[in-house]
Amino acid sequence: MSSRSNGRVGWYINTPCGRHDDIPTHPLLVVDYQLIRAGDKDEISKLWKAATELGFWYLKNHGVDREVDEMFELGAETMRLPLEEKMKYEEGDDGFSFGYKPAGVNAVDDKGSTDATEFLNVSKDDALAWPKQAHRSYPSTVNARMQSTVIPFVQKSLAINHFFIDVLNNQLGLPEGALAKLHRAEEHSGCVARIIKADPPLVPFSEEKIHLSAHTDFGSLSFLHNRLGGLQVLAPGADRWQYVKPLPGHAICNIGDSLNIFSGGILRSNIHRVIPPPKDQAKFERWSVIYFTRPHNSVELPPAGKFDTGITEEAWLERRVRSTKLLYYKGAESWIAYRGTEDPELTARVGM
Ligand SMILES: O=C(O)CCC(=O)C(=O)O
Ligand SMILES: [Fe+2]
Repeated sequence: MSSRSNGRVGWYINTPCGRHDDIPTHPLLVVDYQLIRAGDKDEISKLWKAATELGFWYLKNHGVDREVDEMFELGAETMRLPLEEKMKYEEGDDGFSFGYKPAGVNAVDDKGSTDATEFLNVSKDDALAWPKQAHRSYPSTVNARMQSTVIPFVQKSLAINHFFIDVLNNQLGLPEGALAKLHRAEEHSGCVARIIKADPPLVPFSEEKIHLSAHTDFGSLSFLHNRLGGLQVLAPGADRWQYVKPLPGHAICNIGDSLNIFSGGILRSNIHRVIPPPKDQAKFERWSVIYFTRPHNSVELPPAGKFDTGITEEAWLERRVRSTKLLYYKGAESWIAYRGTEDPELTARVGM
């Protein structure tokens, strides 16, 4: 780990955004997973409000804390490997998002500036097929923890996201199990467990330095764990980015484009980005652990209003992953046009 590391991956630094009154922070509703499981009507209303208005909420009592901590440890063990070793497992440029992604291969703005984040992506299909391989192999650090860490993390995250999908299905008034049929765990999909590492900026903090450019998530539901600030949302009606403050013991959940499309735009897939952590946190490495639930590969996305879809989930995901790569960068206009986000209104709003 670098000398700038705080020595503990996934450790909450005791200088959260809230201590600085000048840091614009966006509050999220707090949803209690145990109350949702128990069918508590008020809690389900709160989830509905969060899912339709901002598309982001905090989740407490999710019961995945141990596995999340271990995923952070797995991230540290893997990212410490020599670059040459990690590159043997590179995800490549074809829109395939399983394996290792080095820093510097994504274009983060219309000028073609490059990103500074490393990803380790473990496919849900590979985790569930283990010790067989569904798609690809992984670094030895991942294999060593597949059984003890990755599989339990994937299974628990998957169960939580699927439970939410069923609750939202019922709130939408869809036939029982309609959304679940599009997210079958036994089918191959782009569902993935991701660990993200971003080094501290070498230059003094600047809002211009982007870790992850403005985007909406591609899939249906994201279950995110981070320990430092840096995640920002552009809330509906807001004219500036606001931080989402990490809260100990709380995950951050958000809706992605696929659920937005399947719900005819009722469930909100909100634009967000990641910049270096604010103030005193800026000198530390920033780590995140995420589980992304996506529709399975053969699902066809409906052409919905302004959305240019009508293709399979697999093809759509490939196109969107490819659109983030510097390799395909062909100037500002094409970057904006192919940025991926399908909603032109959002694209115009953030000047992507
Ligand atoms: O690292 C974070 O806090 C958010 C990451 C994110 O938005 C993503 O990977 O889609
Ligand atoms: Fe995201």
